[in-house]
Amino acid sequence: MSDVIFALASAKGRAGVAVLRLSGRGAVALIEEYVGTGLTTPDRSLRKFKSGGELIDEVLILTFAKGASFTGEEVVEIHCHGSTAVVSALLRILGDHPNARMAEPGEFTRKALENGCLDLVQVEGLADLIDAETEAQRKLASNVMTGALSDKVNGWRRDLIRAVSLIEATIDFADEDIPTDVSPEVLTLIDNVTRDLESEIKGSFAAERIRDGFEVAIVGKPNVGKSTLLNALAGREAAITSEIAGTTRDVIEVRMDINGLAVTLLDTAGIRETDNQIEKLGVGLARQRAEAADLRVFLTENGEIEGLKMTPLVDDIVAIGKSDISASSEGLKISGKSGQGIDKLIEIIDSSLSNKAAFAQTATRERHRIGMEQALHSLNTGRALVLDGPEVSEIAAAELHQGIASLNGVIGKVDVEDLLDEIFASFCLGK
Ligand SMILES: Nc1nc2c(ncn2[C@@H]2O[C@H](COP(=O)(O)OP(=O)(O)OP(=O)(O)O)[C@@H](O)[C@H]2O)c(=O)[nH]1
Repeated sequence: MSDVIFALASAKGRAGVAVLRLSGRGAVALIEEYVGTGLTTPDRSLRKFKSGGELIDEVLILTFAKGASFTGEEVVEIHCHGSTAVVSALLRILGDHPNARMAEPGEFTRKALENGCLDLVQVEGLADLIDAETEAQRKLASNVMTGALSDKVNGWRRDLIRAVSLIEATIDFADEDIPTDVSPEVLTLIDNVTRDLESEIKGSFAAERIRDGFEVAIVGKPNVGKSTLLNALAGREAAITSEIAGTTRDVIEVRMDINGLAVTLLDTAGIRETDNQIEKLGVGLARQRAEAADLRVFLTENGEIEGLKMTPLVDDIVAIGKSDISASSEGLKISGKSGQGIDKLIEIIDSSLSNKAAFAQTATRERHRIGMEQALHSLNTGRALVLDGPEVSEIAAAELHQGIASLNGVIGKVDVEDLLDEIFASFCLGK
């Protein structure tokens, strides 16, 4: 098995500069075979990269010492000219070296995790940061990557370990008749962690939406102008529009960035009673997707929503469509055709989603939430046992241990091999 892994770390394709990365014991010595000796760690020097006496490119070499790199191993970065030919030549030459092999997707990050440079939550944050398309996604991901959630989880663990050790001290020294009652301090510790966990769990739903995008569904009767509105909001012809009622059958999805929030707009089939089997399926799907969405825009002829068999929820928006030809004077008037009211609609969607997003804290994934919910459950049980008195101290301590174990799972302090394969499978090469 080769000691040194390598990969193109920057994107494929023509660019000013491309970056290749090598990691592993002997990476510096290996690269010296091509650029000449005398590299130190850390180092930054401009070198000629040669193979078999032939000049390939003039490159910038950066070296990082073991323990002071992203992976925790000896690392070399080659900044070369970003042409397909240069990159291919370098990859081919490195691939021919007996001690080097191409990295698997995410393998550099996997090494960082294995060497303790990042914990599991930070790895997820990093993956999200690489995938981030909007400002809100970037903020959330960079927080998680730099350890905001890990720090919280570690703080809770510390408090619970303290609570357990207090309880266990009373068990171990029960015969010595310790006079102090530890339960007030234990309860305070449990209550503080419980409060934090509850607010973090509440915020995780919003954070998940920021990460995956909020869904906003446009619903209404056939022909009210839903597809035309979607196209106006998206700024392109994403959905087919026509004067024939029942044109849209499937759910059309368009990704948008609304003021830093990732949003998936859904155009759905017009809702009506119909004997057409295909349209019927479309109507069923429309209701289902609209009900599951984070927000609904009810597009109507005159502000009335009867016949849709759906009731708007608190933040949902009811608008009057085709305002350019509508006689209605009340309400939010919108025309996908003339553009009237579109900015106002975006503003309302933005404010409503921003309110939802404001709950977000740092936990971003269902996995985090499940771990925190399990921990919370153990704390609730443990708290009740502490109140039951010293006779059940051992069970109380065991419950708190269980709570700590659940938190350990969140930051990957336990056996998480299955999880790792799943997480790293989604990484791009060179990261
Ligand atoms: N005057 C005017 N006509 C519009 C407006 N929006 C849509 N229309 C017209 O109304 C007809 C239906 O528009 P669509 O956007 O396809 O309506 P829809 O609600 O998606 O229809 P279904 O797919 O049947 O549910 C088309 O002929 C559009 O050109 C508008 O704001 N003003």
